[in-house]
Amino acid sequence: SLPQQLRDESDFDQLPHNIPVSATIADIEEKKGFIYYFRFVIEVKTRGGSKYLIYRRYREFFNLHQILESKYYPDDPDRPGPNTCVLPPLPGKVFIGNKQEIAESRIPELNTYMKRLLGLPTWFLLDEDLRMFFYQTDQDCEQLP
Ligand SMILES: CCCC(=O)OC[C@@H](COP(=O)(O)O[C@@H]1[C@H](O)[C@H](OP(=O)(O)O)[C@@H](O)[C@H](O)[C@H]1O)OC(=O)CCC
Repeated sequence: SLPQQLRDESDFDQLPHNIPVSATIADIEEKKGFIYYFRFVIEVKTRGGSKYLIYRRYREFFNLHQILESKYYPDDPDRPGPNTCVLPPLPGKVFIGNKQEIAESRIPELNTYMKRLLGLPTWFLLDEDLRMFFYQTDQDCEQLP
């Protein structure tokens, strides 16, 4: 993978304390409903040192990725501008197969995705959509791990 961007210490030090700096999948959970699905239990660490759990399903990763691509993918990949960046690839959709096996196979792929996303330059970590994805919602707080 790309060498971890050397963070300019001063930039990094300026980041708000609630900025996510790392996120790893701690577990997967099956949610029963009319359509059952799996979701990922993600432990987020913030710049300020706090840790919390959030619960996200694949389609939420997909939606985030689409938003980020629309904002930052250069129109001309050969001419990246100051406000474009190369995003890590998101593991693709899978149309058929065992949902549990698909979820389990996604754990390392989504961990790599999040690690590379949060390793992008500090200006990127301030993106509102990225921050919203990793913030703890009321629903996240209500979950019993
Ligand atoms: C043979 C059966 C085909 C079939 O059921 O596909 C259904 C849809 C795919 O549905 P989509 O919603 O577009 O995409 C699905 C969701 O993103 C789902 O997220 P989550 O885990 O959070 O639920 C992923 O786990 C699936 O891997 C993915 O395929 O396919 C399409 O709508 C595109 C068709 C080209």
